[in-house]
Amino acid sequence: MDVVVFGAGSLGSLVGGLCAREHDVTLVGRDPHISAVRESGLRVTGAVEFTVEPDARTTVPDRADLALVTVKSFDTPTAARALTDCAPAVVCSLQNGLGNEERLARSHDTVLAGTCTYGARLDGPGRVACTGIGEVVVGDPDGGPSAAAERVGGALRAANIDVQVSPRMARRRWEKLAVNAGINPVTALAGVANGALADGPLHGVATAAARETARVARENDIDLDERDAVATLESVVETTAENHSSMLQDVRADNRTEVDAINGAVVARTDEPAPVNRTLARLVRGLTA
Ligand SMILES: NC(=O)C1=CN([C@@H]2O[C@H](COP(=O)(O)OP(=O)(O)OC[C@H]3O[C@@H](n4cnc5c(N)ncnc54)[C@H](OP(=O)(O)O)[C@@H]3O)[C@@H](O)[C@H]2O)C=CC1
Ligand SMILES: CC(C)(CO)C(=O)C(=O)O
Repeated sequence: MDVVVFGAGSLGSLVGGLCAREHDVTLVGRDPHISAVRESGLRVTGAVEFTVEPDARTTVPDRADLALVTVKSFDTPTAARALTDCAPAVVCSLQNGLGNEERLARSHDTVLAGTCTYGARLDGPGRVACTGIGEVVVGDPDGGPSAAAERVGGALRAANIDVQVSPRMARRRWEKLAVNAGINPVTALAGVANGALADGPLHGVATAAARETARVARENDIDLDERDAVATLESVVETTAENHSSMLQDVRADNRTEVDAINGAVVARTDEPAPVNRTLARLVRGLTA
């Protein structure tokens, strides 16, 4: 399969590298990373270790069977436009936050939602660390069976990626949103690793954000129980205890964060007050303004 990975930063380089063990992969990203991959290949270290030689470019190739979108959510409109040049049969987002699939679907016919709990960190040009083996879940963004999702699931499985095809992707996206709405802003504001949210006051704030997100999910006809959202958050805190969340990394690197697509998206999808997510979003925006 010809796979283009749009946004070869941390996650895109890891997933693209894993896929390159089985498929013809093109990483689309920025120099100097892209030049380094072209010259010496992509070195993956950490939980899995190998070197592959995918094609690497700063613009999209002429064609693709599958496009995996791994830019930050605020770059999704650019990704959607750029990918029209290679007209992929299927476009699949592996991003956090809400709204990405809807934006991609404005210019592509077959769009899948995906969530990914692999951990990735770009360590330098041509080098990416796998900071945790997780799983990819793909499916139709609105739920239900999807032949395209089965094809993508089969292709990722062939590359030894742990993947599930879900007919309940809408719920899965909100469940991941509840996790990110709790962990990401709290770790970013407090300057702590995920494991610091296991108990104490930070646990209280993070779980309040997850519970509020589950309430908003139900207002949007998604069957997400508050206890399930909190249990999932607690399990992710435990399994990623050593991780620095992507939002903490962004704040530390003075990069733009995804707070608008995470806590901001929760606030935007309810007519009722959502004080926990609203406050966290305002604090993160204040911190990075
Ligand atoms: N890292 C992780 O472990 C995980 C990340 N995620 C999610 O995956 C998504 C990506 O995260 P992450 O990999 O950490 O982010 P990164 O910022 O590391 O990667 C995105 C890359 O895409 C590049 N990019 C953006 N626009 C373009 C463009 N037009 N052309 C070429 N390259 C472009 C960016 O370059 P530049 O910055 O120069 O614009 C950057 O290198 C996010 O939604 C995140 O929440 C989900 C699970 C785990
Ligand atoms: C699951 C979690 C919280 C892992 O750090 C993540 O998705 C992120 O950091 O964005």
